[in-house]
Formats: sequence, C-alpha cells, structure tokens
Amino acid sequence: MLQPLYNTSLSLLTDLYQITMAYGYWKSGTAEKEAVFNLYFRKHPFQGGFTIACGLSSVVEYLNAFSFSDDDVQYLGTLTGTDGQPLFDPAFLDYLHTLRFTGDIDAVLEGTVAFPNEPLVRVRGPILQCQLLETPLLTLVNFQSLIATKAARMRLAAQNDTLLEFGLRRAQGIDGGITASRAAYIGGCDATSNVLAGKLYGIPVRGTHAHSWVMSFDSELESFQVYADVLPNNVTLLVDTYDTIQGVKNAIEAGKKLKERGYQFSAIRLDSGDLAYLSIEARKLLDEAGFGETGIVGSNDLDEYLITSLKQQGARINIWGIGTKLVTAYDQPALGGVYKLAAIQNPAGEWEYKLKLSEQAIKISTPGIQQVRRYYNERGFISDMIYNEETPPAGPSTMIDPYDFTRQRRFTESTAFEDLLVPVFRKGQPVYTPPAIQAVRNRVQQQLARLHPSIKRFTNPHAYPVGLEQQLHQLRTDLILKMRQR
Ligand SMILES: Nc1ncnc2c1ncn2[C@@H]1O[C@H](COP(=O)(O)OP(=O)(O)OP(=O)(O)O)[C@@H](O)[C@H]1O
Ligand SMILES: O=P(O)(O)OC[C@H]1O[C@H](OP(=O)(O)OP(=O)(O)O)[C@H](O)[C@@H]1O
Ligand SMILES: O=C(O)c1cccnc1
Repeated sequence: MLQPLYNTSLSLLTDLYQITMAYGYWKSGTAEKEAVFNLYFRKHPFQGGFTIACGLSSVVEYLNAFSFSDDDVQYLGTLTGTDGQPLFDPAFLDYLHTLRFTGDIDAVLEGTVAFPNEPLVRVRGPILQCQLLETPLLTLVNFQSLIATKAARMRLAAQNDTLLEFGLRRAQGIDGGITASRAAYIGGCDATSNVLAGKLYGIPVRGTHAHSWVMSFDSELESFQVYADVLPNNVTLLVDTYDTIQGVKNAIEAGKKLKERGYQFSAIRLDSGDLAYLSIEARKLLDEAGFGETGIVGSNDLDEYLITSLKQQGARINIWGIGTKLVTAYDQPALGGVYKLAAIQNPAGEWEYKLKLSEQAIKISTPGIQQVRRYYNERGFISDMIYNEETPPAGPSTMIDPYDFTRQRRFTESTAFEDLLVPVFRKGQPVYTPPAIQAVRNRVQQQLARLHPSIKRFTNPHAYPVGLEQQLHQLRTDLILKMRQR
C-alpha cells in the first residue's frame, strides 16, 4: 500500500549541500558522469550482532515520485548566497524541474539480516542524480532499519509471546510514529495501537484501555463491567489503577458475566509494580476462576532486556506491550548509515575507483560496484563476501578480513551462496515490486532462524564474518597506498 506522503514532492527533503553540489556538477559540465554510490552502516546498533535491512519499499515509492515541482523550483529560486545574490542560475532550476531519475538501483531485500560495510542500497547513474539521493535514502533506510532491528531483538526476547507496539505517543513526531509502527511490525511485532499505520500499511491494530477509563467511574468493578458490556469482543482490562490484586479480582467478576453471555475474556493488563510477582499472582487467580485461557499483558517501559529478565523470573506475561523503548530506539537513537562514492566512469567509459581515507580504519570506505555474496549451508549462514561486480569471483574464492588481512576464508565452488543485492531500478524504471508487508515480516524470522544463536545474543554477540573478495581487497589496499603516497 502506498504511503501518500512519498507520492508528493519530497525532493527538497534533503540537505542544501546536495543541491549546491548538484549545481556544481551541472555548471561544471560533469552532471552526467556515471557514478556508483553505496549506502551501508559501519556498526550494528544496540551493541548487537545483526541489523535488519528495512526501508526499501519507501525508497521505491520515493524514487517513483522523484521530481521537483513548480513550487520546489520557485522556492530554490529565492535562495541567496552570502552576498545576497541568487544562489542558482534560473537555467539550472529549469533543468531540475524536468529532472527524473534515470539510473539503476540494486538493493538488499527488506527483512534481510545485514552486517557492517555491506551495501544495503547501491545507486548507479549520472553523478548529479546519485548525489541528490544521498540524504533521502539515508533518512528512509537508517531509521526503518534501526527500528526493525530493535523490534527483532524484542521478538527474540519475547519468544513466541504476542508483541504489541504501543509507541505512537512517545515517538519522534508524526512520521517517526508512523514509520516506526511499520518497521516494528516488520521486525516482529504482531500488531500496533497506531490506527493510521494500520490503515496505511495493513498492519493489525490492537489495544486495551487506559487508566482514565477506570478513573472516570465511581468504582473499578463498574468500569470493567461497562467496558465488557460495550466491547464484549475486545476485553482486556487494565487492573493496576488502584490495587492490582483487587483489580484482578474485579476483572474476574466482570469476566464471569462476560462468559455467561458467551464471550471470551481476552486478557488483563499490568502496567506498574513488580510485573513478575503480580503476573504470577494474577495467573493463579485467573486459573482458579476458570480463566486459564485469559492472557496477561505486561507494559511499562519494557525493552528486550526487561522482557528477558521477567521471563527468567518466571513472569506469566504472555502479551508484551512496548512503546517508548521500541519506537525511539531508546538506547541508540540512530543507525549511522552512510552513503559513499565508490566509482566514477572516465570519458573512455572505464571505472575509476574511489575511496575515502581516514585515520580510523573503520571509516576508510571500499571502492567498487559492490555486491554481497552470502554463503550458507543447511545449518544457516556461514559468511558474507563483498565483491566488485567488475571482477566477480571465478572458481574457488578467498575472502579477506579488511581489518586483519591474515584472517582469510576460502570457499570452494560447491559452497552454496546467494547474491544479496537485487535489481530494483534499471535506467530509471522500476523493475522490482516490493512484497506485501506480511511477507517482509516473515522474511525477518526466516533470516534470523538461519543465524547462529551466538550472533543473536544481546551480550557480547559473536561477530558474523564479513570480508572482501581477494581482488576487491587488493584494489582497496592499492588505492589506500596510492592515496597515502600523495
Ligand atoms: N520484576 C521486575 N524485574 C525487573 N524490572 C521490573 C520488574 N517489574 C517491573 N519492572 C520494571 O521496573 C520499572 C519501574 O517500574 P515501577 O512500576 O516500579 O515504577 P513506575 O513506572 O514508576 O510505576 P508507576 O507506573 O506506578 O508510576 C519499569 O520499567 C518496569 O517495567
Ligand atoms: O511504557 P511504554 O513502553 O512507553 O508503553 C506505552 C505506555 O503508554 C501508556 O502509559 P501512559 O502514557 O498512560 O503513561 P504511564 O507511563 O504513566 O503509564 C501505557 O500504559 C504504557 O505504559
Ligand atoms: O492499548 C493500549 O493498551 C495502549 C495503547 C497505547 C499506549 N499504551 C497502551
């Protein structure tokens, strides 16, 4: 389902420097130079061992709608430089007005587990266009991948329990809320309380009630009974407004009447106090009253660590309501994805490889028209090898760790693999239709099932092996040496 937002002009949703650089390329006659940029991140969020790639369907929508509207170019025409004179030549604004994306996009499918330095999106096309896409692509992919990853961690902690996303009220603004609900569902939540996200994306919506409902009545019991009368097919009662144990007893009273009417008493919700102790006591009371099927929702500043701890304490919660810590990615509020130039074609049509140097080894970029080859066996994923599509591995291949070249792995021709980047746009035309959101969500779980548990643990996870194919490693090393000699 299309999000209408991406179908309006979002071409100014970028940093000014992208447009000034585009102007520079246009003015200096280099706008059409063919270039390749890679979008990748350098470090997993949350000190984790994996990241879930997310945001590609928004990228597709964004690119399909990519154009500068009349008022976009009019606005750009009002911008001035430090001398107060117009920043852009009107002829450039005319050029922008008719500009459409004409390049190629290759990308890792949404819901794929990804690792540092692997391109999630690769953009090839006239350098001016590639440059203009940097900020919007990062905006779309960084946040969605961050939240999908956080949700996947919560799913790991919650195991087979139900996971509800309740974050809208604490989200980073409107788009933060809507986008987080989508990414959280993909990452493993079962439903959201965010009704607009439900409508836009086809995500199941679920909810309980607030303390205000209970407080608006003279007694808690009456509030439960009225709620059950009015919404007999949606009865989850929040029991902690006054005294939780008494609240459970009142909920059972209301539940009995509901049962007599032939309806199911779905659940109670605990939102404060010791969630382990209270859920164990509530479970006993519910079971004794014949409500063995009635669930227990736990909420209150939960995250993957608290869910794990509560489970270890024997908590009887089987439905987890998670808001703030999920949609704000509380412990790491940004994924540091970057977008780097990796190659430019010279007038003879040959690739000149490009690399960004840094004193920090982790920040030195990798040149090449990069593709990721993921090797696997029947037990799961073995390792990922980044290679240059211009020099693909032929026969047995050797993968080298770019941070320690003595660490190498050799793959025989019989090792099974798949290449992760798939064609998404060719010459500006979409050649890939994003799957339904449910399929993306399923993909996350299928992918995680193929990752060794040591990579998925929260504390000191094992690093999944990612390296460079030997020819690409050599190219990168030669370029670093050449540039350091300058
Ligand atoms: N058994 C438990 N073990 C670890 N953490 C828990 C346990 N029970 C609850 N918590 C967490 O402890 C934190 C504080 O909860 P607590 O209910 O004491 O404070 P609160 O949020 O101020 O309560 P209230 O909503 O009544 O103001 C919450 O993040 C909650 O999820
Ligand atoms: O705790 P979160 O993970 O963010 O989950 C969402 C919270 O939102 C509601 O609380 P409310 O806004 O009523 O405030 P509260 O924290 O005082 O309960 C709800 O009762 C949850 O506690
Ligand atoms: O439905 C709920 O229980 C809910 C929704 C949003 C925030 N907190 C709780």
